[in-house]
Amino acid sequence: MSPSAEAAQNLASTRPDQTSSETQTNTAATASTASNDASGRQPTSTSASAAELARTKISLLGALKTFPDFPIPGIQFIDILPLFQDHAIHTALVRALELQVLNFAAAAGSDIPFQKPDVIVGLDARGFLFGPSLALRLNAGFVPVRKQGKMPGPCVTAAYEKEYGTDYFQIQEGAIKPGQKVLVVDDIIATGGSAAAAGSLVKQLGGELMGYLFILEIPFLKGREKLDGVATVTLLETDGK
Ligand SMILES: O=P(O)(O)OC[C@H]1O[C@H](OP(=O)(O)OP(=O)(O)O)[C@H](O)[C@@H]1O
Ligand SMILES: Nc1ncnc2[nH]cnc12
Repeated sequence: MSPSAEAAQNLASTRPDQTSSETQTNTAATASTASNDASGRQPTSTSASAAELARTKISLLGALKTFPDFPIPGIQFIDILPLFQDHAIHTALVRALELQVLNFAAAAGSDIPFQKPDVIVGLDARGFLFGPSLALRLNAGFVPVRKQGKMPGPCVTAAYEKEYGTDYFQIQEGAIKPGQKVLVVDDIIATGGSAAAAGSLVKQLGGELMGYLFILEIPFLKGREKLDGVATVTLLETDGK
């Protein structure tokens, strides 16, 4: 087995007898002990998890593919679909995202205490590839934000600009209950237009937007600047040029 496949498998491995809530408790405990001990060293389990996560990130980055001039000339398109083609990489990806949520405050550079989301909102279409898996692991609901005209019943709508065009997002009225804590997830943050529109829809329904989680960020496009300082965590980064 290649070192990268091994790293992916290490992070992916959860004891077969370990329940989802046990995983959460254990990981939340690890997250809450993420600070250094009295001697200034990180606890061994935390540094081991950090090393595991670092190895997994290398595997995930290695699996991404880049296509120049897609879907229009001048765009370097980063294809995340290979992350789902290999079982070990896919499993490691979902586990790494779960860890990012359980350690969300620290990962976002904030000292607010851990909050479990009530609802994961995934964005059309690539946020649907992992949003529901993540929601199951976190005992949360899943709600889609879709491109205009795809869902029945009353919807609220937001227009937005993205790296290669203008679009409209919708969410079904009543899909989020007022006061529910919501985490918005998507594969990529580029200019941030899609994510900001989704966040505005969550707020229009009365949801409490607790943060954004992305697999990959293209930092030079400065998408975070559109997110109004809401806590934002990305697993991977690329220059995307
Ligand atoms: O930060 P932004 O500039 O808004 O770009 C990011 C968005 O663009 C892509 O989706 P796209 O609209 O291409 O739709 P798809 O997932 O249906 O391909 C990507 O999956 C994000 O949702
Ligand atoms: N450069 C890019 N690659 C893949 N998906 C994107 N969504 C917006 N910009 C993108």
